[in-house]
Amino acid sequence: MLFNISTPGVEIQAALQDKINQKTKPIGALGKLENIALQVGCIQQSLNPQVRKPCILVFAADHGIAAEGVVNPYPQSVTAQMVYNFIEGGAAINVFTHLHQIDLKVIDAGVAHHFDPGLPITHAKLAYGTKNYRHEPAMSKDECVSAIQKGAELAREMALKGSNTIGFGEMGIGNTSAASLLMSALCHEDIETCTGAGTSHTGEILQQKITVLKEVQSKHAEINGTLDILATFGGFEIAMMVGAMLAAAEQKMILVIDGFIVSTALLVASKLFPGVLHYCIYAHTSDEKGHRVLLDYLGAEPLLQLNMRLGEGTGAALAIPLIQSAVAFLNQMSSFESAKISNIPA
Ligand SMILES: Cc1cc2ncn([C@H]3O[C@H](COP(=O)(O)O)[C@@H](O)[C@H]3O)c2cc1C
Ligand SMILES: O=C(O)c1cccnc1
Repeated sequence: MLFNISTPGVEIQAALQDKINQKTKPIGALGKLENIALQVGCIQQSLNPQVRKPCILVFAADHGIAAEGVVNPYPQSVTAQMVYNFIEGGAAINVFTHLHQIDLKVIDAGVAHHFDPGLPITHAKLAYGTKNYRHEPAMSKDECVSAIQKGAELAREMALKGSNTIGFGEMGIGNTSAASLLMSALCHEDIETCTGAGTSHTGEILQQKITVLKEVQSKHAEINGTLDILATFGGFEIAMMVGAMLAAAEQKMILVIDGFIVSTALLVASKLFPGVLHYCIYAHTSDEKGHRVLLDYLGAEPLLQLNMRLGEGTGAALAIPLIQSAVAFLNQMSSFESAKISNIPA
């Protein structure tokens, strides 16, 4: 599995910064939008970068452990039910992508439900959910590699269709637990630091969730190496996102990172190929415990803090208009010279 991810050249940075500084505003006054403009200009090696055909890919899959209901308040069947909701246009991600004219693709990566092949989703099911990691690894190494390859294929398809900006989203009951286990193993943080209440609004499941996840960690205490860790604790949606992220970075696309679960997919991707991080813009800080620590670990500075904890790519959908705004100011604002406005000496 090879991904050829290059580091964007820094030679263009000075010219981009100069262009930003010549805009009719005090130096630095557009704050983080200026950082985004600079980053996107570097990624595209252009003084006039563009956001083309932005899309959100929502990867859906089930987790073996979720059938037990010990770490997740909502039943496993909600994953498939939400896929139908995505198809009908009734989920939060449908509303936000529709509002902001972002293309939305839903991928069945491994939902424990048979979907009619005629349904307008991407049918990429690897299995009817993962195995229960309380008893055995969630997936085999082969399944894990297949998921990564399939995700990569999907990102390359989006690039071929002319998109240069992908937001990542997921749906999978129980996947905050998978994400916490991945974070704990890969960041060497204890499971308490990495585990939040997920979809429980009262938080009452948290203690039981931590106890179960600790048991899971002792069962798989010998697991080592990024791919084995991903295969043991991950989900098909997470593994597919890893591949999609790596291929998107290879294609020099802008990767818009959503909440906690998407960030753990990026964590895995960055352990395999650290260069992927150059292409990432972080949408928001989720309220899920662990996300802030993970973002710090990744060196990330998210754009938004909205106390959201939903997933589906909702944070990414809200951040894409901000990225478009950053690119628009870079391309469309007048300079002090063109608008004949007095500047202070450099
Ligand atoms: C109706 C509903 C819609 C969702 N949309 C995203 N998630 C989010 O919650 C799930 C993870 O939380 P946990 O680990 O606690 O199960 C994921 O499916 C995630 O995308 C949802 C969850 C529910 C219940
Ligand atoms: O931050 C997230 O992505 C998240 C948090 C809770 C539940 N589902 C997703």
